[in-house]
Amino acid sequence: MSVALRYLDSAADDATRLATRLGIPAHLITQHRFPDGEIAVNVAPTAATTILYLPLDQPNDKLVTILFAAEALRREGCSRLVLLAPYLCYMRQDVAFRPGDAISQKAMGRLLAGLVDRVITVDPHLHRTPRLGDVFPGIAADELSAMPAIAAALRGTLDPDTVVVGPDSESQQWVDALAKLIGTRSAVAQKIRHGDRSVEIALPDASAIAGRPALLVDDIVSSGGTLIACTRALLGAGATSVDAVITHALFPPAMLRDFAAAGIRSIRSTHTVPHPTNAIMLDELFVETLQGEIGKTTKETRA
Ligand SMILES: O=P(O)(O)OC[C@H]1O[C@H](OP(=O)(O)OP(=O)(O)O)[C@H](O)[C@@H]1O
Repeated sequence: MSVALRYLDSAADDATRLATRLGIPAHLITQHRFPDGEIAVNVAPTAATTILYLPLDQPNDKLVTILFAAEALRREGCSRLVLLAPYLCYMRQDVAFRPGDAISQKAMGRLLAGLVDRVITVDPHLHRTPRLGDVFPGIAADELSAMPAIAAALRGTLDPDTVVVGPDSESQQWVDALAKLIGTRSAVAQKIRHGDRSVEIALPDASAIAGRPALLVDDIVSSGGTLIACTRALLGAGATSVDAVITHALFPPAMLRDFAAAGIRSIRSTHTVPHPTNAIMLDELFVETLQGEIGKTTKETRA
């Protein structure tokens, strides 16, 4: 069997745990940074099928690493390259808001589709793009949902009066999925974004929140502006407590103090981005999704 998983130091624990579950070897992608800032990448030993496990937070260097790793792997005989990017970067700009804006979602899609055979990610922020496959022309693209794992982690811990709340229309999909899985009420707020760190939140029906615990659900927390504005709106509407569950924790851990000061009781995230709030594991989901890759390669090797 020639299947291996490759990873970067920043996600070593998650990557090696997954490889162990899959029963395949895990190797670090070694890198060297030259004095001028350029990067050299080494991927020895190579395998016929390579799974690149790369959470694409802080993405700029990592994209260069994928570019170079793909070059080396292909040249050395890798016939199948699967990118498992639990968090997929540059998805949030899906249209040109002003003339001349780069549509990062499109550019990223074309770049990665030219390098790998399959992209797997979790809760991508596609907004107006209907499917992940539309971002990646000509290759397989798997859009996994963290909501079943989040629901499993929450089951039995919630007050039955809890209202699952999302901050904006984009979050409707996650709110609906989670509320259905855990059997609670739900509500979706309206968000107006004024800038990178400045948002305004309006709750459509404050009476649905008053006197109940609120569970905020969102895909991404980055500047924290959305989470804080939404918490203030919920507490202002009479929520008895606010807890948050998120898929991708992109915020600096020091910001947890600001969240606590705003009245957020707890924040739990999945491990799509390594972070101190990681509490919801997606290993099972990744194993199920990747099992076919290993089965297929084993069959091809035997044939
Ligand atoms: O922590 P923050 O910096 O506030 O960022 C997080 C928010 O940003 C994203 O939505 P975005 O505002 O990009 O919405 P859109 O793509 O739906 O316009 C995401 O869904 C969160 O709600």
